[in-house]
Amino acid sequence: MTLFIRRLNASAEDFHQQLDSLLAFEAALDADLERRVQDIIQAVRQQGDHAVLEFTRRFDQCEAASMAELERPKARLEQALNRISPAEREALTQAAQRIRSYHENQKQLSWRYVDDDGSLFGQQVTALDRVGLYVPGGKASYPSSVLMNAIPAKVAGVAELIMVVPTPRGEHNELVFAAAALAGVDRVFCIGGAQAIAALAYGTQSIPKVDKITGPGNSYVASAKRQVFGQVGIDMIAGPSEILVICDGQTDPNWIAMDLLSQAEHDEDAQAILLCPDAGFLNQVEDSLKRLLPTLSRAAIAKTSLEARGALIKVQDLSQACALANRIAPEHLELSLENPEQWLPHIRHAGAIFLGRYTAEALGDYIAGPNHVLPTSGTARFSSPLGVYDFQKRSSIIQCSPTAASQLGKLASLLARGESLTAHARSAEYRII
Ligand SMILES: NC(=O)c1ccc[n+]([C@@H]2O[C@H](COP(=O)([O-])OP(=O)(O)OC[C@H]3O[C@@H](n4cnc5c(N)ncnc54)[C@H](O)[C@@H]3O)[C@@H](O)[C@H]2O)c1
Ligand SMILES: N[C@H](CO)Cc1c[nH]c[nH+]1
Ligand SMILES: [Zn+2]
Repeated sequence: MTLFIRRLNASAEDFHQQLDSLLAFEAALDADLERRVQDIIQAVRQQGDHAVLEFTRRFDQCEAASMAELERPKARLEQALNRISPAEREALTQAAQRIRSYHENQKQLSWRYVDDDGSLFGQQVTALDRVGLYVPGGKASYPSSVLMNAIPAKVAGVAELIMVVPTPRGEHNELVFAAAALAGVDRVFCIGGAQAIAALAYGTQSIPKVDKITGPGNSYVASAKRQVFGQVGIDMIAGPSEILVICDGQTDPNWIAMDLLSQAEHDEDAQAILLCPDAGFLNQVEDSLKRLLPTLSRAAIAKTSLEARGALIKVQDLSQACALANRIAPEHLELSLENPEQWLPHIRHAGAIFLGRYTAEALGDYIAGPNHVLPTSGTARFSSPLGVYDFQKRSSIIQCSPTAASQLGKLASLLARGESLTAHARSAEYRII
């Protein structure tokens, strides 16, 4: 299998132009896809279950006469947990425990204080009522994404968890249902893509409307989440996977090549980039990639992804590598370096940062503890990993003492009159003693 992976030199004159074209994925996300997703959302909004069933037939080749056929009741999820092998159950259980422990640290607490004149101020934190969890399932199935979505929601105290997961051609993975049982998901519907996002956002005859949708997915899912935002909350844009490795050239080239391939194998739209100051090492990684690629079960997907969005980039030094990493703002960043801690302060934009030669990104995908639902397409500039905080919201608390009402009332009245809002001014003035 011949692999053509882009080689860039950061000191070349046209480097920034080449990098821009490599990163222009979002812009290139064809307007046509956006329009098709808009049509799907519109149809689901108007026709509810009927449209969801029709799109599930068309895009997932999955025939069902009613939504009831696509729902998996809790007893079925429990059955899956009992059916999987003891080793698989143990692995899922350990992953769930580690993810739960990590996320317990993220819980936001309510707080309040009383100031000198006896007024009380604070913030009350509450959990969302009902959330929709998107678990991808088009080209691969992701039991790990069930845990990553559901566990932080449970830690936050969300009352009802509705999960959607596509089952192309009606094929499912027992581990996905088992993970749903383990994590305490309430309802599971075997639907996916933009139609599932629209169903959760607007509700249908069978699928309850949720307050927020979280979870990763392909470009259709990412576009649908963007389009329903406002009708419901969303966590972030967690689209096709990305990995950026900064290596000093001292790690085993096979390790680095396989780390790049681990994300490339997710999706033809995935991104895998290596930055290194050592040109000889880049050659070694390229050789490893060519040798290892054909040995993968999803070699064709990984090849397309590496050729479209992959790059081996020769940088001048590690400082330049960090500057480029901040510009790319990748979902995953590996610092495969002798002293990664030294470089950490230089990194400002990345969904998750993996320190040292031994920290393969794949460990973070399954078992380390932090969430694997992470911002992609440069959105790590302003978004964070999925967390307990995504399932909580805050209300401000204000209780003025009579003294404060009088003192603050005078100032509020002045400011209100400055805005020509007389009802505001008089409401404040009523309370001036
Ligand atoms: N960023 C993250 O945190 C993260 C985590 C895990 C996975 N991922 C990514 O999630 C994605 C999973 O993608 P996937 O495809 O395997 O599953 P998916 O569930 O995201 O998408 C499958 C759905 O896409 C829809 N679809 C496919 N082709 C379509 C078409 N031509 N028109 C309309 N709809 C269409 C179908 O409805 C199908 O159900 C990958 O890109 C992977 O990299 C990201
Ligand atoms: N790397 C993905 C996030 O981009 C998560 C995942 C799940 N399973 C394997 N990988
Ligand atoms: Zn992965």
